[in-house]
Amino acid sequence: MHDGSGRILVQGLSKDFGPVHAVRNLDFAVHPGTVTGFLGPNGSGKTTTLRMILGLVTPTAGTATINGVPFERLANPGTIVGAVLEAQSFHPGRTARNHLRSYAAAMNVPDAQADRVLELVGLASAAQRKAGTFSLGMRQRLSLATALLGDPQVLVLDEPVNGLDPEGIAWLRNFLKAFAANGRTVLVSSHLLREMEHTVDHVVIVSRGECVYNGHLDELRAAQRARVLVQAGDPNALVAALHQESLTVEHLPDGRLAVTGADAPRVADLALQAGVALYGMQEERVDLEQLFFQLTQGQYGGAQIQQPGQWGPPGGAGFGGPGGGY
Ligand SMILES: Nc1ncnc2c1ncn2[C@@H]1O[C@H](COP(=O)(O)OP(=O)(O)OP(=O)(O)O)[C@@H](O)[C@H]1O
Repeated sequence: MHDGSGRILVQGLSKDFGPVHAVRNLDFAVHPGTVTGFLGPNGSGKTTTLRMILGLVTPTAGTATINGVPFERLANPGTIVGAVLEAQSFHPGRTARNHLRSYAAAMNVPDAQADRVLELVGLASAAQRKAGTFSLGMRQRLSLATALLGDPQVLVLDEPVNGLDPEGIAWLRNFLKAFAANGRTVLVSSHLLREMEHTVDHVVIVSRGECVYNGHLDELRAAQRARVLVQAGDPNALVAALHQESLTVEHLPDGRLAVTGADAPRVADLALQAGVALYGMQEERVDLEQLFFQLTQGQYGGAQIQQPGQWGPPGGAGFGGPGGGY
């Protein structure tokens, strides 16, 4: 009997394919009311993990549960979990409505539900069109409609924005946020943090099958300390004034100073008090995509982004362990 919590729990989950360690000792939880992004480069183990959560791949070790039980022990799973995996295929000659009705019949869901989900995903006007004539974006929506047929509590989506145009991505973002705001659970994978940045609250980042970050996106942003870059008339005098306030200052090759621990107005006030003229000032924006590449650079091998000092050692707060784990 499941606990009805809507929670996905992954504990010590690993999968080997012969010599390939596709997923290594993953631990994370996905809670109702949130959209959790499962992020990592291609080949980092995202699909394998989702397939283990959905009972389609047997783990080498560890467990994945939904509502406290493995997927295969859920009675009538389609009413609890809706899933969209990659490469969904449809009978090209079948209309969208008939495709959904055939799934509805298999799930013991009333036919009327087919029209309801078509409406939900914005395909009502295409109900009578054959799936074979659909664009990639429309096929993605039809896949989502199929996953929604059982009015599930939990949605699991593998790379749903692949092939979507900006309008489709924006639509999906709003849909997923509204779904989660209803107290439901969303786990969505992507190899691009940028595409998910405004959709997800919580992120689990994997690289080479291992967890490299598990936490709130806001905390990830905050972990990268912002810097104020200033061009001063008398850099040495400004450094002395900033040091008096225990601020960290770095000399940049272009002659500017990089100040950590204060925002731009405070640096400007301190410069004014010290009688130092400022010729330029800029607050460095946190570039999440860069952060993502840093975290997963073990996998990219050659990713050339090095910003020593901006990160704590691997294994620090919020991080999954050495090397930095969808
Ligand atoms: N059935 C399989 N047999 C052998 N190796 C596999 C199998 N499925 C996945 N792998 C390997 O496991 C690793 C993880 O693959 P997986 O598809 O889970 O990653 P992914 O992060 O989803 O990547 P992508 O975004 O490219 O699909 C890869 O090295 C892949 O080649």
